[in-house]
Amino acid sequence: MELLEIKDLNHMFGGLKAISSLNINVKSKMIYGVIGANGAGKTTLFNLITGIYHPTTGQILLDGISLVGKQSYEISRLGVARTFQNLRLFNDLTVVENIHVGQIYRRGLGKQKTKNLSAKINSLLNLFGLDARAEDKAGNLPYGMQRKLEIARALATEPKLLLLDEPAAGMNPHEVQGLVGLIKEVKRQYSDITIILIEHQMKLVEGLCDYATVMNFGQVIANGTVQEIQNNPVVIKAYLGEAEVG
Ligand SMILES: Nc1ncnc2c1ncn2[C@@H]1O[C@H](COP(=O)(O)OP(=O)(O)OP(=O)(O)O)[C@@H](O)[C@H]1O
Repeated sequence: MELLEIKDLNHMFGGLKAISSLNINVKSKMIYGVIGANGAGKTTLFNLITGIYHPTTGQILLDGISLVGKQSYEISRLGVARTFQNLRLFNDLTVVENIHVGQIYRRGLGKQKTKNLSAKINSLLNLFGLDARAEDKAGNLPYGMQRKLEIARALATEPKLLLLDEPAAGMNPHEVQGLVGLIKEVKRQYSDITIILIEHQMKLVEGLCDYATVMNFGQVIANGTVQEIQNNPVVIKAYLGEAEVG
């Protein structure tokens, strides 16, 4: 069953067509990759799904419900969470407080069963290896931990759909390997969740994604399994380059 259906989506920034006649279907419980060169329109796509921008034309359906025209907080409460390419943590709040903000964002203030929520915070701290830093300010964490905290905060909103915008950006190969294992563990523990990840690093896409879409200049140029994409001549020409495919 499709969780997310994007139909004939277009988005203009003035005279620039950032998203052009885009169609994507994401089945429930998949890990889905969106790849493409700088400026291909990947982050704009996430911004359209999450209501930061409203598309010029086209449809975005989550479980059959239209997201177009809705505000970001409404889309969050329908079950969409995201991380950002450039981290957007609350640096002066602690790790626990950052995760708690995610919970509040989903439920609203005053509707919380505190006991239940702190059990969930503890399980997220444990999953992301952040226990020992729980009371540290987010801004004082090493970069790799800050990236993990962003994912933990997004999960705290209890999403059906988690959008990860270049989760491995700025990480060294060892950290990327760790992140692959972590995302697999997230998927194991939250088996109903669907993940879309934007990524430049084929290693990460290879290690994680069931299916992927390649974008170029706002358009889809290929869909398929990672192997199909790596062997697709159009993709090789437009984006990957022979060195990366080999
Ligand atoms: N707010 C904006 N105003 C005007 N143009 C924008 C805006 N946001 C993005 N663009 C343009 O839209 C196009 C798509 O940008 P986008 O950031 O979505 O690409 P991307 O695939 O995410 O690239 P990157 O990998 O570099 O993040 C680019 O040409 C970019 O310059």
